[in-house]
Amino acid sequence: MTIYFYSTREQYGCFSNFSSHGFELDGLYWPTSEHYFQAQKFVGTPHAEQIRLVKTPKDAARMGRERTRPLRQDWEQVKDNIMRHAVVRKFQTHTDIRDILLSTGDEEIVENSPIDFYWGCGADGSGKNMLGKILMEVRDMLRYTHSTDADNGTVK
Ligand SMILES: Nc1nc(O)c(N)c(N[C@@H]2O[C@H](COP(=O)(O)O)[C@@H](O)[C@H]2O)n1
Repeated sequence: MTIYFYSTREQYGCFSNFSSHGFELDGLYWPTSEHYFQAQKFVGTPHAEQIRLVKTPKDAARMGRERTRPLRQDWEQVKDNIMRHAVVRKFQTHTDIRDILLSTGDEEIVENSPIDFYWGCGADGSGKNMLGKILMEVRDMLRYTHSTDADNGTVK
């Protein structure tokens, strides 16, 4: 059965980039994967650090979406990999949510955003669901790197 997520307050809310699961990446601490993703739009400028330091992922998203400053030129080419990087690190850092992701087996995971047709499935389900796809890729990867060894009960 397809697993839908969107709000951090609902089931599987930990799959959202707005969930409070911070991590270290590129030598800095990021309060959420949304902070990391939005800041990368302005990497190498003071605005990236301003985004990293805001209190909530909602503020980070708002600042990242403002078009008063130019986006990095290669954004469209690099944005999927940046998202992948953030999601991998988030689920490598937090065992509890890694277990939740692994517990979804081979089910399809969909970001059920009514407004986002790129990262989510959009209002009519026709969106690309790139965040869901990345979560499924990361799940496959973690299955290998964190699988339980049935012979001795240790975690690889
Ligand atoms: N909660 C929420 N509100 C929105 O308005 C959204 N678009 C999303 N989707 C998330 O937005 C992030 C990317 O946004 P931009 O590409 O910067 O517009 C990403 O985290 C999506 O999962 N979520």
